[in-house]
Amino acid sequence: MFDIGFLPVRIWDILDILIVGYLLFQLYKLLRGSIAFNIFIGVLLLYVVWWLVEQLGMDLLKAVLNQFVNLGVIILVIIFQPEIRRFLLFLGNNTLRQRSNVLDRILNRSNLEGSEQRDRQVRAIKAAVMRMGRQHVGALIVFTKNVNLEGIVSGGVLMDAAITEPLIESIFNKESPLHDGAVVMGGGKIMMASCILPVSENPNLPKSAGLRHRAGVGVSEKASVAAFIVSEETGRVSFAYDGQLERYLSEQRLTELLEEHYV
Ligand SMILES: Nc1ncnc2c1ncn2[C@@H]1O[C@H](COP(=O)(O)OP(=O)(O)OP(=O)(O)O)[C@@H](O)[C@H]1O
Repeated sequence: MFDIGFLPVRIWDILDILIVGYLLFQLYKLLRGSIAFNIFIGVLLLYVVWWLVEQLGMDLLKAVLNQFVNLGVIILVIIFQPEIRRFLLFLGNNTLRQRSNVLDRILNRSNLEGSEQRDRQVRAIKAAVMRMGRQHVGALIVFTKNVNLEGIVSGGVLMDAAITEPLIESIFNKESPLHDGAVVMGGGKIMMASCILPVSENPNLPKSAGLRHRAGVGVSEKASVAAFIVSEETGRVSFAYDGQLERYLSEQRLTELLEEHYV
């Protein structure tokens, strides 16, 4: 296509760089905030040291490091088994999501009836969240439709129920056997309750963010999902997306975020 100095650049080279860049970014997103990220940096450092030792001809150290490097791929697969699994799931899910978007467009599913239903569901979730906040009932709600959360969410009780305000409040009521853990909803249904989410290990989260908030952030680090958290202690509502925690939402901000992220 064109030359940079003596280097001919083809369109495939640019595509190559873009794909590798995109995959590395997704890998970073998967590892970010978790202990696996530190391990990854450790592995990179080890590799740099090994390369330096080889260049400098330090034979004894090289022999020791060689033991690690020779087993490198196997060690990496064992250490990063959950991340590799999630990465492959991410690739598969994205393909499925594209197919479902195309289908949605062909079937024109975003018709008037659908949008009225959506408005009703968003209103129900908002009312439930606000009321739970006022009553200091702790809650954790995750929105997802296309993302297969297998491997990220564990436990959980299958619900497949309509989204209504009384049902959401009943689930999180302290007397309910389902109140512990997160509710996963999407596609107009409450899909699961009592789910255990991955807890974020991000050291930059505020000290006052306990396990419920860290679980909301954790799931948003691992998958493209939004999570709403009602604090039992303060009654305040927070929002987690893309590994970031937005705390103390006003009613207006809650409405905006629900509208934007409800799936
Ligand atoms: N990994 C997890 N996945 C889903 N829910 C969790 C997880 N860990 C804790 N929880 C929920 O959070 C509750 C404990 O919350 P904790 O008090 O530690 O968090 P917090 O962020 O300080 O929230 P709060 O402000 O409501 O106290 C548990 O009873 C459980 O329902």
